[in-house]
Amino acid sequence: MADGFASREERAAFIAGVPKAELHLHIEGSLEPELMFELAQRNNVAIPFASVEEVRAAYAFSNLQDFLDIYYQGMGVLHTEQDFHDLTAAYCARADADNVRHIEIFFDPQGHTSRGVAFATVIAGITRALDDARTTYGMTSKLILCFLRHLSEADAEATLDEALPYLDRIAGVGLDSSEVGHPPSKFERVFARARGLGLKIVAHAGEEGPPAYVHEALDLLKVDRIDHGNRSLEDPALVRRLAGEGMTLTVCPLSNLKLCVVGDIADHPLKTMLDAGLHATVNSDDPSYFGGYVNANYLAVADALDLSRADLVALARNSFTGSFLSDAEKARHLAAIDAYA
Ligand code: HPA
Ligand SMILES: [Zn+2]
Repeated sequence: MADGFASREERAAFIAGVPKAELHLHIEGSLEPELMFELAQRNNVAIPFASVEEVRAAYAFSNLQDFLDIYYQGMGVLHTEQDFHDLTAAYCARADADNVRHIEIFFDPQGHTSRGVAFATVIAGITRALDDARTTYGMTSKLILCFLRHLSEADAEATLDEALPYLDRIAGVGLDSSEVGHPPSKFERVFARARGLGLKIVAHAGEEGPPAYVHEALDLLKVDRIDHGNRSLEDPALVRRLAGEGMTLTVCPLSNLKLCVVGDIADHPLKTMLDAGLHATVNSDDPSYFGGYVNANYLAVADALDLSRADLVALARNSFTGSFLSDAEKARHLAAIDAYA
């Protein structure tokens, strides 16, 4: 095995032990089938599944849109402040179990306000659980509001208006949902306004969309990070630019496998990205739908690509250097990782 691991178990133990940050996690995508059933019952919402097993069996996707259709249906069970709290608290417990010490999580307010759930309800439930996680686990967090790119820029503008009273709890804005046909350029003005408000900027780009969308995210949205970014590898000049700018990519191996962005985990480009000097990180995206939280994602690529101890340390370091923590907080986490290097 690469670089001094005597066995898979030893590599798994290393992954489990090293402190990590998660930078690409849709909180609605952490809704486990068991909680979906509990909330459906609590809120008297009908769901088209008879059992948890039936729900899991429905999680077979050929592409991003297949998944999104089920994802938006699943979040329909979320109604009250307590629901959003319970969802977020369950995720924080799973992250803590993986020794994830800092989280930067997405939420999709338009997926809720469009169903009549108030923005205030969503943010109150999520932030109460994040505050609890800080107390209980010492876990720090940032919240990122994602605009749904299949909707209009005017809808995104209205959502940013709704967020204005809560900017003390929102670190940044992002762009998610159906990528192809909805390029970053569609949202240039609303992202300019968000930047003017002092918000950090991220965008999903190059998951299914072409390298040109990654260029647009950089040039037009002026992103601080790229979410996914896989298809950047098709454009050598773009790879050189991303590496040169030290741009963080939030890569999601099990998501890529489940959404057929890669045909086989052994073909995942993570090692190629690291070797090209890209600042890649490993994240779970929508763990309940894609079959694993952070450590499962690290382990899947570590096994398939025979990642070395140095690779794994680089990934853990990248997760903090690419975060929106202060330099002092980053330094504290990096010092903790040094014990593993
Ligand atoms: O992986 C994703 N891609 C785009 N939109 C999303 N919304 C939740 N997960 C995703
Ligand atoms: Zn995502």
